[in-house]
Amino acid sequence: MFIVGLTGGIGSGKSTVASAFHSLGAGLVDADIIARDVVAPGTLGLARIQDQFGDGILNDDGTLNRSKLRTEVFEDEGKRQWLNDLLHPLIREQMIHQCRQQTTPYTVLVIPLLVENRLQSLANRILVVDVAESIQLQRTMSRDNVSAQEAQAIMRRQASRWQRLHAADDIISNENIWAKTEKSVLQLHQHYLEFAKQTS
Ligand SMILES: CC(C)(COP(=O)(O)OP(=O)(O)OC[C@H]1O[C@@H](n2cnc3c(N)ncnc32)[C@H](O)[C@@H]1O)[C@@H](O)C(=O)NCCC(=O)NCCS
Ligand SMILES: Nc1ncnc2c1ncn2[C@@H]1O[C@H](COP(=O)(O)OP(=O)(O)OP(=O)(O)O)[C@@H](O)[C@H]1O
Repeated sequence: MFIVGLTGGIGSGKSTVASAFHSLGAGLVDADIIARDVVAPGTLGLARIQDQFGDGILNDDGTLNRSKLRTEVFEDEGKRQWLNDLLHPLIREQMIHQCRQQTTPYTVLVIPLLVENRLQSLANRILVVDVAESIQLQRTMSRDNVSAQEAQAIMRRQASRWQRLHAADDIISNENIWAKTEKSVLQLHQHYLEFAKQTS
């Protein structure tokens, strides 16, 4: 099992880069997707959130109102810590489980908070998707239709660009046009296939 731990700040392009590796044949496990599964209707995760934040945290159809919870937790560090303490062990367990199920030569494991939560040991190599913080901000605002203040509140709770780069074995710059990033993905894919072969 050869695992590439892919990380980057909010809006840096992790999902876009990860799906490019996936199209080339890499396995894909994504902590953000798991984070949704563990709070789906009927889960213990959602029941705990409802107890803590009240019925108003749910949409009319019983699903989690994610934008409401986002506002709550990024305005109050105690609430964010509470949510992290609830969800991170569940997410970690599922990440490991899903990685073990992969049958591809190697797996890209997307973990937004890899550096913050010191999860380096889950991966054989750490790949950082890197963009300037101003670009992170711009892309997050236009993708999520949120204000600069809201995007910055999330960025403040994450590792700095330099902390992430310090943890990296490999770096993909995603500041320029996508075609340039795609080229780097292709090159790294070849390296990872080689590494995986040597490891097995
Ligand atoms: C607060 C929630 C409901 C907001 O949902 P929303 O759909 O708006 O965002 P989404 O889950 O797609 O996350 C988007 C990005 O926000 C950032 N982010 C999310 N949670 C956190 C957190 N606890 N601390 C810092 N950054 C975070 C990450 O960069 C992530 O990629 C959701 O992010 C959540 O449940 N967070 C707690 C679980 C978690 O830590 N997930 C991220 C890594 S596993
Ligand atoms: N090279 C690029 N040029 C322009 N836009 C890009 C580029 N790469 C990604 N984007 C856009 O930037 C936004 C953020 O990308 P993406 O959703 O992949 O980031 P992410 O790191 O997964 O975000 P999050 O941390 O919120 O999960 C998206 O709207 C995406 O289409």
